[in-house]
Amino acid sequence: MSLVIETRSLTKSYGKSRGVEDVNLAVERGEVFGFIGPNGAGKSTTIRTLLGFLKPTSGSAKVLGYDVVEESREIHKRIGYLPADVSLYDDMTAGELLDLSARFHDVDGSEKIKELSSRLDLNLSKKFRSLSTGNKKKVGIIQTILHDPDLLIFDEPTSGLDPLVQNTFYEILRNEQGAGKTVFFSSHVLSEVQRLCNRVAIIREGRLVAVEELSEPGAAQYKSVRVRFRDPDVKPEFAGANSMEKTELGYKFMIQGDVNRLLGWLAGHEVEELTIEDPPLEEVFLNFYSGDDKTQGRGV
Ligand SMILES: Nc1ncnc2c1ncn2[C@@H]1O[C@H](COP(=O)(O)OP(=O)(O)OP(=O)(O)O)[C@@H](O)[C@H]1O
Repeated sequence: MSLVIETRSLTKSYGKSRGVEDVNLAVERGEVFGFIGPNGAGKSTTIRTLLGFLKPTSGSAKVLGYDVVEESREIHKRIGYLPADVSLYDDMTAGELLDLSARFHDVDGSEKIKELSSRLDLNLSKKFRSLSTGNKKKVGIIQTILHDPDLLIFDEPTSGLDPLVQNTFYEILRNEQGAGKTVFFSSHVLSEVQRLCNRVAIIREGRLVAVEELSEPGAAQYKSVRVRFRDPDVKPEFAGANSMEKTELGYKFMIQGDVNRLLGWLAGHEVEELTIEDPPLEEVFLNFYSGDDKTQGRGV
């Protein structure tokens, strides 16, 4: 069985309000699969349905070959899941909670707990209640991979983590992928999705709008640029600029690849204001990747 996650016309509505509609996903063994979209798009709803915490209104889904409605217990035994908000027994220390998880899964986790807590800089002797949001998330991350599951599902794993810890988390993910694990994670953060994923699904207003292959993770570095020149007659006629727009505050465009070429070009002009940042996810994927209707392609 090469499909680790498979949904068919998966639909979940919350009474009258939309959750997700007609979602078709196919995640293969060994992939790092990103699931991105704006707030309220339906990422958590999809994930919670895959775990059997929510019952589909219609359609179906399988995880590791098990039906999410009929066989969710089998799924829970075999996967690691990190919810968006980690809440565990407040009165236990981080170390006690992780020992408990290891015992629950009947594994000796002591070495792994020691190694991962030191890599993530987590103090195991503190009560869960007293930990910061980021440190609670670290407990959740260790708990997710402790029992060596074949599939890891993370709901916004890096929100609340500082940049150094985020990098450690990326290394941990790469190790897991190297060990043959499948990773499915939701995110708002374009740069991490580009760095880590083989494929990415974009969800918007409850519907999948694209599934894209990132053949070389990390290769496509898109940046959104806003620039205002001192001389209002100067135009950014820069060869690598895409999606150029003139705004009240100057020009806005996107570039792909090395920013140094742009900086070299800008150095020949008098710049009053400049910002270079990660563009909104949808803009990148819809402008650059989606020429045709990719929802008909592989995996959707
Ligand atoms: N328990 C609920 N009752 C009613 N509507 C809900 C419930 N949970 C989610 N929704 C609605 O379902 C839609 C999808 O929400 P969901 O939490 O899945 O989005 P998300 O992509 O995970 O968002 P975020 O990035 O903000 O976490 C939203 O319109 C939300 O308001």
